[in-house]
Amino acid sequence: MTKLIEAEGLKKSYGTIHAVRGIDLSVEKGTLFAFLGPNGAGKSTTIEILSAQTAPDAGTVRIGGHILGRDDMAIRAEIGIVFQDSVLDKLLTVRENLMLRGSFYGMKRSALENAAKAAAEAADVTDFLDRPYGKLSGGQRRRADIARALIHTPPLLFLDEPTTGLDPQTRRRVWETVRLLQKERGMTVFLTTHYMEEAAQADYIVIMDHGRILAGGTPAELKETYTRDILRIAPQKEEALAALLKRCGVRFQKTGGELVVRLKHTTDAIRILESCREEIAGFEVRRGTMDDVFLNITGTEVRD
Ligand SMILES: Nc1ncnc2c1ncn2[C@@H]1O[C@H](COP(=O)(O)OP(=O)(O)OP(=O)(O)O)[C@@H](O)[C@H]1O
Repeated sequence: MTKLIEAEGLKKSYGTIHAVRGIDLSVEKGTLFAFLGPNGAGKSTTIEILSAQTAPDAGTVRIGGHILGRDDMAIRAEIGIVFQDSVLDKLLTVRENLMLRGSFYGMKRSALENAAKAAAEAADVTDFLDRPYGKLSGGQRRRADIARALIHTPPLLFLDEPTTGLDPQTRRRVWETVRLLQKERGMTVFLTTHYMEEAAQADYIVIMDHGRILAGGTPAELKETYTRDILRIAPQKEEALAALLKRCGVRFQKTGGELVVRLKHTTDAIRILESCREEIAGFEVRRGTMDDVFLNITGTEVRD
């Protein structure tokens, strides 16, 4: 696979605040890349650097063969950005906002109209193209924000918390739009999110905190490394089951009337359950989740 983003040794400080403390990362072309971390971890600062909005104090970035600091105009032409806070004009319609944005790229009238139509279709905003942005719902606004970022058909899209603050149904709709862009249009999507069920669908995840990268991998790799599956057994008689497990050398904890075993491998559950079959009233095996991964790596719960 080809790497679209390659960054090495990035650093950025604001006075005494070391927002980014020397990070390396690379993003494969056409993938969905999730960038996670608690509030203040340095994610937005990294995106600002990668998208040529803020100059790093140190480090190098290559985006599609262009070098940051030398080819910034070319880099900006290759990327679309959706910021945490919208930058669209509330009084203008979605179409007018798109046309205005397109004019910054030097498009002529007919090219502008075609680009606005294509961006509107890609971001699923055609139904309300001629309504003022200020009159749209939260989810419609987010999709209009995405349409704006797509006006110059960039191959790379940065999304800084695209679904934060939206209700679950609207969140799903925005998320479907993002997935469609990546899967069917082959865009590379670089996103930050606080929703672990979204991150779990990414091709690759990087977790950062305090300006440093703490872990990276596919969702499956991260779960394998940073979580344990859990076997919860409801006993017939607690003491008898506890004695049996001890005799078999299985370590467990007692919680809420159940015996809980942390598994090294999911399939270890079979052997354990077989060995104490007659003492079991019920059981459940819970796979490690992305929430567990995040908690184990950063030591904090995911926060909105
Ligand atoms: N322009 C700035 N001036 C001063 N400090 C800044 C500036 N931008 C970011 N910071 C600080 O740098 C650190 C990293 O912030 P950043 O916004 O990159 O984190 P983040 O991971 O995106 O957080 P969030 O999830 O809350 O958006 C924070 O301590 C923040 O206060």
